[in-house]
Amino acid sequence: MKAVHFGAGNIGRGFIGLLLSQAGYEVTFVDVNEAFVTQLKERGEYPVTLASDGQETVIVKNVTALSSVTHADEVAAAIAGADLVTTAVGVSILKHIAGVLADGISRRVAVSSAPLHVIACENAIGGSAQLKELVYVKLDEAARAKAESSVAFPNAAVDRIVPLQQHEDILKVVVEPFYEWVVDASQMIPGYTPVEGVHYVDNLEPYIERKLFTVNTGHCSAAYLGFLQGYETIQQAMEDEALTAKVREVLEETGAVLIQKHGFDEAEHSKYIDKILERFRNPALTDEVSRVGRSPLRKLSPSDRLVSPATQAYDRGLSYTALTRSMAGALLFKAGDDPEAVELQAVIAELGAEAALTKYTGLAADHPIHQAAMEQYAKLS
Ligand SMILES: NC(=O)c1ccc[n+]([C@@H]2O[C@H](COP(=O)([O-])OP(=O)(O)OC[C@H]3O[C@@H](n4cnc5c(N)ncnc54)[C@H](O)[C@@H]3O)[C@@H](O)[C@H]2O)c1
Ligand SMILES: O=P(O)(O)OC[C@@H](O)[C@@H](O)[C@H](O)[C@H](O)CO
Repeated sequence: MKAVHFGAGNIGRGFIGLLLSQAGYEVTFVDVNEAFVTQLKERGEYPVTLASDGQETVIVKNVTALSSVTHADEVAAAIAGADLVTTAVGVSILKHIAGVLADGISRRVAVSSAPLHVIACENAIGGSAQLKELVYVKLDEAARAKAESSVAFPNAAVDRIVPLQQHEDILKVVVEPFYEWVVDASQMIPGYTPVEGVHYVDNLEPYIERKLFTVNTGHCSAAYLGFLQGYETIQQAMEDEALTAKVREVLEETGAVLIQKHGFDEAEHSKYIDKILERFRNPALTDEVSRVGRSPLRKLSPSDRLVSPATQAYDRGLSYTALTRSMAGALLFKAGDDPEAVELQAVIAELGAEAALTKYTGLAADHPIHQAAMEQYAKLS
């Protein structure tokens, strides 16, 4: 079985590539980073170390790589012959891989009706659906018609904390032991062969919302509040009890929405929150605030981890104050090496925080969530 995986970065090597290789796939990574591509191609393997007491290292075998910059034709050929395509490039990069993916799908459907699944493993609601849209506009009518029956884009939720890596071996990756990969089975082609280690569910929404609005909402809250306190890592921030209490408050707000909306058991969800906070604290990891807070514009967007649960809380008459504190934290995330943070600060300097918040969240200035976020902004500033 053959898989093509876009993005040989942290989660790509540390989770998706590892799991697919262990499930028996030959994995071809596709990346723009020539150093990753050269090394993966030359060595055909790389090490993954679990950040736990034993520090167990697994060697991921049966891998190779192609550059999407210099070998686009070979990438399309690999897609044409693959059983599975996965991505972990960042949701804003999906538009850059859509062209070569469309080329590969066109070549494939011209000669074969064998099923192909394309799964975006990004932190977003409907990541694969977004990718499908980007790809479909590049297919001609005939290819699109054939793709409708043999190519599926099931949405997914992926969870494993993989920090930035700095090792002598550039392929080495240290990951937390926990992982979860949930795929929407209702969007798979019937008769599909399950990938060992993937959890297939008929309704993804509760899973993706629980993950994004707990792990990622809590994570960015720790990052933004931690940044304001001068902490460099999530682990340092989570040692601060007052800060952790604020992160928990946020998760209680998102939890109330999730419990009401999806019927989660309250006690079970409370344990889930405890476990997430414990994962953030993992002393065997060093996870930088700059990574976890990265791309504040994406994180402030309407369907992402802050605004979506806040609007859902508002619609249900539930509390959203702690969430607005995290939004205000995002407005104050002045990370000079993050292009989105730089853009956000420039827009705030030009138009003011109130207008910037409206521009990126879509919330009108007189919306109660917007007003609450501005109050928090004034306090945090
Ligand atoms: N790191 C985590 O803990 C984690 C966990 C779950 C989900 N995610 C999600 O996975 C995605 C990737 O995150 P990451 O932390 O691995 O980031 P990363 O920066 O480590 O990896 C992204 C990789 O994509 C490559 N890339 C960029 N443009 C490309 C292109 N046009 N074609 C092919 N490759 C390209 C980059 O060179 C890089 O190697 C994001 O959507 C993130 O939200 C990350
Ligand atoms: O990748 P982002 O920028 O969407 O979010 C940063 C972290 O919260 C994220 O990468 C987590 O580590 C991951 O989602 C855990 O599963």
